[in-house]
Order: sequence, then C-alpha cells, then structure tokens
Amino acid sequence: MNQVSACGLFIILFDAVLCLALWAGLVLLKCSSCGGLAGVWAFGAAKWVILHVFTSVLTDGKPQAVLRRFVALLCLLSPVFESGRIFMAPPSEGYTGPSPNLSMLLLGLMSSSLACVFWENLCGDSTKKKDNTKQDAWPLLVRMLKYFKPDTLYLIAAFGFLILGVICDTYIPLYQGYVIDMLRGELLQTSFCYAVGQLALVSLGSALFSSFRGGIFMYTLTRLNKRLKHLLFHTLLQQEVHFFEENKPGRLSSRLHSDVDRMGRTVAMNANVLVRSTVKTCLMLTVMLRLSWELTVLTCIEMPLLAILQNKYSTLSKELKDQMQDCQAQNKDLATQTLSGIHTVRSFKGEKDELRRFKESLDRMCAVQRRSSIYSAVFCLIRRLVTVGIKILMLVQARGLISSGHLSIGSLVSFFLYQKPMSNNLKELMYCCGDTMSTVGVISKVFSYLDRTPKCKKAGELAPEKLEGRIVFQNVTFTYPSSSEDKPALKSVSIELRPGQMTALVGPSGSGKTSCVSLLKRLYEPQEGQILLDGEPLHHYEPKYLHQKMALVSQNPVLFSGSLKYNIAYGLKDCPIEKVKEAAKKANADDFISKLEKEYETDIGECGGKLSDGQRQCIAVVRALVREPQVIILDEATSKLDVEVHHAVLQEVLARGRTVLLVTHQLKTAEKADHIIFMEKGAVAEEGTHQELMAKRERYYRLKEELFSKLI
Ligand SMILES: Nc1ncnc2c1ncn2[C@@H]1O[C@H](COP(=O)(O)OP(=O)(O)OP(=O)(O)O)[C@@H](O)[C@H]1O
Repeated sequence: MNQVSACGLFIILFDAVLCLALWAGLVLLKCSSCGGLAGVWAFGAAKWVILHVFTSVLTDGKPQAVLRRFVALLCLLSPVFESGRIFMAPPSEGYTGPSPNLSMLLLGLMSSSLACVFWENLCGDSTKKKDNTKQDAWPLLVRMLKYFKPDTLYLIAAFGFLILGVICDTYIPLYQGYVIDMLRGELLQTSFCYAVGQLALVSLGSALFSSFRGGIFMYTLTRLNKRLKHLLFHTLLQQEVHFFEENKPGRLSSRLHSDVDRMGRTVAMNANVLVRSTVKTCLMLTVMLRLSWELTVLTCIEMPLLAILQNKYSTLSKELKDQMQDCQAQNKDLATQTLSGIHTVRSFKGEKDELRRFKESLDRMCAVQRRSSIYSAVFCLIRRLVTVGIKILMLVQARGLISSGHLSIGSLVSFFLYQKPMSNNLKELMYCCGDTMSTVGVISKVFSYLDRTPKCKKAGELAPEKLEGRIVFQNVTFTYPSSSEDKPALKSVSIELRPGQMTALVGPSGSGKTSCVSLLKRLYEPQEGQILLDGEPLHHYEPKYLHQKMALVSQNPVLFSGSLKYNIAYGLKDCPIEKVKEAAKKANADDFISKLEKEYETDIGECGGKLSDGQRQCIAVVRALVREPQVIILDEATSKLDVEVHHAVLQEVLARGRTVLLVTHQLKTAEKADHIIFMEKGAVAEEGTHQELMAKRERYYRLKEELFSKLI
C-alpha cells in the first residue's frame, strides 16, 4: 500500500509538470486557447499515454490496477468536465477552452486524488470479489429467466401494461404543474379545464395499467413457483439415500419452500422494478432537464454518492443474509427434531437440554440480526445526511432561478414532484440490483440441487413374469459413504438365500445385518462384489418391480398420516379393498381393524401415532403381503407381535415358496429358520441349522466351563 501511495505521489508530480509545461507553452506562444474541446481531449489522451509509460517504468512494467485507474482519472477528468461545461452552457457563448490558471490545475489534481481515494476505499476491496460474484451471477440469472419461458405471453402482456402505466405515471406531475400555473385568474377557463382533463386521463391510465400489470405478474409468479417446486421435489426424490443423510430434512424443506419462493419473487419483482424504474427514470430525466438543467444536475450529484453507499451496504447485507438463512435452517432443524422426538425427549427428561440448545441457536440468530440492524441504521443516517445536504443546495439554486425569471413556480412544483419519485426510482434500481445479487446465493443452492445427478446405478429394465427368488451375495464389501474407508460395514460377505426357505441373519449390534438388508433394497451400492437375484445383478431389475417383489418389514415401520387402506396400499396403483382385506386376514390384522370406527378408512394420525407399536408392525406386515412379493425381509419385524400373530405371520410369509430373510439379534428367535447365518464385525462367522449352531454353542460353553474349573 505504501508503495502504491509513493507511486501515486510521483504520478501527481509528473502530471503537474506536464500541465505546467503545456500552459507555459501556451503563455509563451501567446495562444489565448488550447485549441477548444478537441485540444483538451488531445492533451488528455497524450497525457494518458505518457503517464501510463511513466507508471510502467515506476512499477517495473507491472502497474497495479489502482494506479491505472488513477492515471485514467487524472487524464480524463478535465476533458469530461469541459465537455459537460459546453453541453450546459447557453449556445450563444463561444468556447475557447480552459484558461491557463494555477488554481484550476490544483483543483483538478485534488478532485482526481479525492475521487480515487473515495472510490478505492469504499469499493476497491470488494471489486475483485464482486467481479467474481457478478461473473457467477449472470449465467444463473439468465438460467432463472429461462424458467419463465412457458409464461412468455403473460410476461409480454405484463411488461406492456407496465410500460403504458409508467408513461402515464411520468406525466402526472407535469400536468399537475400545468394546472397550478393555470390557477392564475387571467387564463381562460377552457384551458384550465383542458389541463385538468389531461391530468385526470393520465391518472386513470396509470391506475388502470398498474393494476393489470400487478395482477398478471402475481399470476405468473405463482405458476413459476409451482413449476420450480415440482421440479425440485422430483429431483430430490431421485437422490440416493446418502444425500438425505448429508442434508437434513429441515434444510431441504427450507430450500423447497422459502428459497424457491424467494428466488422466484426476487427475480420476477426485480425484473419488473428494473424495467419500470429504467423507463420512468429516462422519461423523468427528459422532463426534468426541460424544466431546469441546473436543478437536474444537483439531483444527479446525489445519485453516485447514494450508489456507492448502497453498493457497500448491499455487500455487507448479503453476507448477513446468508448467515441468517443458515441460522434459520439450523433453528428449524432443531425444533423439528425435538418436536418429532418428543417421546424420547420426555422419557429422558431432555427438555432443559433441548431448550438450552434452542436458545443458543436463537442467540446466534439474534447476534446476526443485531449486526444487520446496526448496518442498516448507519446506512440510513449517512443516506439521509447526503439527501438533506443536496436539498439545501437545490433550494438556494431555485431561489436564484425564480428571481432571474428562468423558472416559474408551477415548474418548480413540477420539478419537486418529479424529484422524489426520481430518487426513489434510482433507489429502487440500486436496491433491486443489490437484492438480486444477494439472492444469487439462494438461486445457486437451488440450482445445485436441480443439477445434482443421483449417485445410483442406471435403472435396469428386467421385470420377469416369474421370479424364483434365489439371492446370492458374492464377496460383498461395503462401506457407508459417510464412514472412513478403513471401516467397512461388510467385509467379503458371501451368503445365499434359497427360495421356499427361511434364512436368519443373526448377530450382535453393529455386526452388519441391517447393512445387508439396505444393500438388498438397493438403498446403497456395494463397493466390491455383487448381489444376484435369480442369477442377475440387482441393478439389472426395474426398480419398481424389484421393490414390489422384495418387500421389507422393519422393526419400526414408517407409516404416514391417512387411512389404514392408504397406508397398506401405499405406492400401489388401483389396489381393491378386497385385496387389502385378504392380506390383513393373513396377518391376523383384520380382527383389530374391523373393530375400529371406520375400519379400513380410519385415520391413523401423524406417523401412525394412533396405533400401538404392535399394531403398527402388523400393518407393516400387511403392507408387505398385499404386494404378493417373492422375497420377504423381516428385520426384527415381529418383535412386538403376540405369539399367535407371530406364528401366523411366519407361516404366511413362507407360503408359495417365498424366500424369507429373518434379521434378529438372538439365536433363539431364529429357531424356525431353515438356515442360520451368524454375523460378527461385518463378516460371516458361522453358518448352519439352528440345532447345529446351538450344539456348537453348548460345546463352546462346556469347554469354557471345563477350562475355568481346571484353572481354579
Ligand atoms: N448410516 C450409516 N452411516 C455410517 N455408518 C453406519 C451407518 N449405519 C450403520 N453404520 C455402521 O455400519 C456398521 C454395521 O451396522 P449395521 O446397522 O449393519 O449393524 P446391525 O447388525 O444391523 O446392528 P443392529 O442390530 O443394532 O441394527 C456399524 O459399525 C455401524 O456403525
């Protein structure tokens, strides 16, 4: 930074020398002008080249961007200023160019240096960051606009009404000024009535077109939201199970609802504001320049100052908005988790802990909100100060113009009537740019979900009419995506499940039983080895067919709110009630269902909360049976059933030569199994019939006892 300041100082000195040389030359040659505006621009351009070379020499050919900007400012400020002066000067006055004046030289140097310092301090640091954001933002915004394609006609109508409304809006203050000027008694009554008529017409047009525009925009936005939410939900449902382990439901639901709403609203509303404010600003600027260019220039000075302020504020508030969103998602997750697990929280007396965690999360959110409100207050204060200062200058200028007869009172009133909406337009423009940029984060997150390709194998098409149900695990090794690679849940597991037989997977907690089931249901894919169903790899089968032919009943089945029939026939198209009843009878569930008030139409409440654990398991068994599967997996599925129901279920599932896989912790609950596979630490430890394994176990305990007694 010091090196940049030193170079800047040298550049200023060199520039002063160049300017002095020019003016000394002019004085010596007794030239009264430097060649008019063309001369000023030519000198500016020549100076730019010389200063650029000088800066390159100073910085060994690698001038910093800030120095390049400073050089450009030093060389171009004077020509731009002089061009402005000609443009504003009355046409009668001839232009001879700037006079050789030392104070003008100093003024030019000072204003360039101040402008440079002001710009670099306020915007310099973030320029690079912003450039990147802008680069990322454009493709996202363009892509977002593409989602409006099906609503093109609505949009054309809405923007058409918008432009018509804006045109009418713009002329309202002008006609108000005319009406005020017509109030003087000496003017004709008809002229007054004509002016009032014009005012009424544009006011009516403005109201009519604006309401049409608003209605059509809202309708278009609703359609867009519906489309985007549908698309996002569809994409989410395609993702593999691991995705849902990484992304909490609260966060996904927040993306699906608030984020999609926000991105649609922001882009649609801001496009609306952008067009409206741009058209309005151009029209108003034309009318204001016609009324008084001096007052217009003063109004325009306010704009860059407010723009810089707004820019800085938008960058800061974008960061805070992102933080705020994360805090909100975290809060939502915490609340959902606690409320949905209220039974566990209550039974462990965890209310205090949960309350403390929730309060900590709220505190974090409050801290972000506090920072946001401080920034907002400081921004408001500075903005107000700038606005008031400019207003005072305008009043002083207006007094001079009225007393010299260049401005009428009606025109001044019209001007002031334009001034407020004009600065509002600019504020809206700046706000909508900032707001759009701050929504880019949200848009990119939603798009990242939309673009995500599920990490599942391509769905197969195999759907044979007849399925035997022979399942073979061939050297299957599997590690959960969220686990480290050296901790596989299954290590080279090779097992066979035969049709017409019940095979039991027995083992202690964490031995890998559920992992086998998850692979069978294709919730995950093994890293090594393969699983064959009737000799074909599982992923060759059509997913819907596979899940229908291979039904899972888990220990804690998930039921949905709705009727019993809806839950039993879940995912099946046109499943008649007779079929549902038949399956319920097989699982001994028909008895308790027929005693319910509305039988199969009874609403079982949120997550089946109105049923007992055993009844929920029973419904899960019926849900599996109604699909008429060839393979049934019972993962501790009958642990909460009565003994008779348990036996009835086992008998039923074994009927029709089905392949049955029973998953249990204890050997004794697997006594009905034809074949038992004992698992330990993710591998098959032993295999055999119930008697064989029990005999082995008895031998093992006997040996242990003998050894123990010998030792004693
Ligand atoms: N979603 C998961 N992410 C990471 N690791 C997991 C996940 N689920 C299970 N594991 C790990 O995989 C290993 C095998 O777990 P698995 O659930 O298959 O055992 P299990 O025999 O079914 O246990 P239990 O009888 O208690 O259900 C364990 O070490 C466990 O920590």
